[in-house]
Amino acid sequence: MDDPECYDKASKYWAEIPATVDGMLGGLSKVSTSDINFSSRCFEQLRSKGFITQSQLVVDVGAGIGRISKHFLSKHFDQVDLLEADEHFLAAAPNYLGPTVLKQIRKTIPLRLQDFHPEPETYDCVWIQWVSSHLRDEDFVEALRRLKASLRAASNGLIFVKENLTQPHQGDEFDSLDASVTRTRERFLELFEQAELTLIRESKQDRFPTELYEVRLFALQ
Ligand SMILES: C[S@@+](CC[C@H](N)C(=O)[O-])C[C@H]1O[C@@H](n2cnc3c(N)ncnc32)[C@H](O)[C@@H]1O
Repeated sequence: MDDPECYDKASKYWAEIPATVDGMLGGLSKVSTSDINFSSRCFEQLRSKGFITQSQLVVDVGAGIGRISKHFLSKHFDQVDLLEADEHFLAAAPNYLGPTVLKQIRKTIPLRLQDFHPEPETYDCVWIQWVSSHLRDEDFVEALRRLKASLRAASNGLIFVKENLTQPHQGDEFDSLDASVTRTRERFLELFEQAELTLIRESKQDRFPTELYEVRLFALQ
């Protein structure tokens, strides 16, 4: 993962993946509903505690075809930006999202997260799911710093990171197939600290098949 060529390898991997929900989830489209329901519950609980008080704009980072935007983010925000590195997923998004949700897409951003420099004070919420494994530690930390600055203070906005985790005794695990790294919870906490983010809440995904990695949702500010 320290090798910069990993980014090219990941691009080549995703370019061959079908633009479908199964493609987004490594063949596990059956977990999509549990994933969305769990995220929605956590999101609503945080809102009821005074976070994300405004609903103008969210960015879906590593959005793929827009699965999360379609089923969850578009229900809570007036407008959605889709940031996605792979153009064939962005090309498939309008058809997948359908005409109603499509009207809520403010713009698509065909960039890799490590190259994304959002305007400060732009977003009420940032959603980063199943994509941070593709960034090297230092690039992820820098991206988080910029995303922190992109939150609108008036909204008391949050950054959410939802990711697979390895257990402490396993350490970080590199997958040469898609050039990704699955990190431990402890590594994530270190990276959040380096990005000067405060952990507001973390929640462990339930109702997933037991053979999968543990998945956690971190809410940060
Ligand atoms: C496992 S899929 C998840 C898609 C979406 N977040 C979801 O949960 O349905 C990972 C997505 O991240 C994108 N991706 C990979 N590396 C990326 C990077 N460096 N920056 C932005 N997107 C990236 C892939 O093209 C793919 O669409």
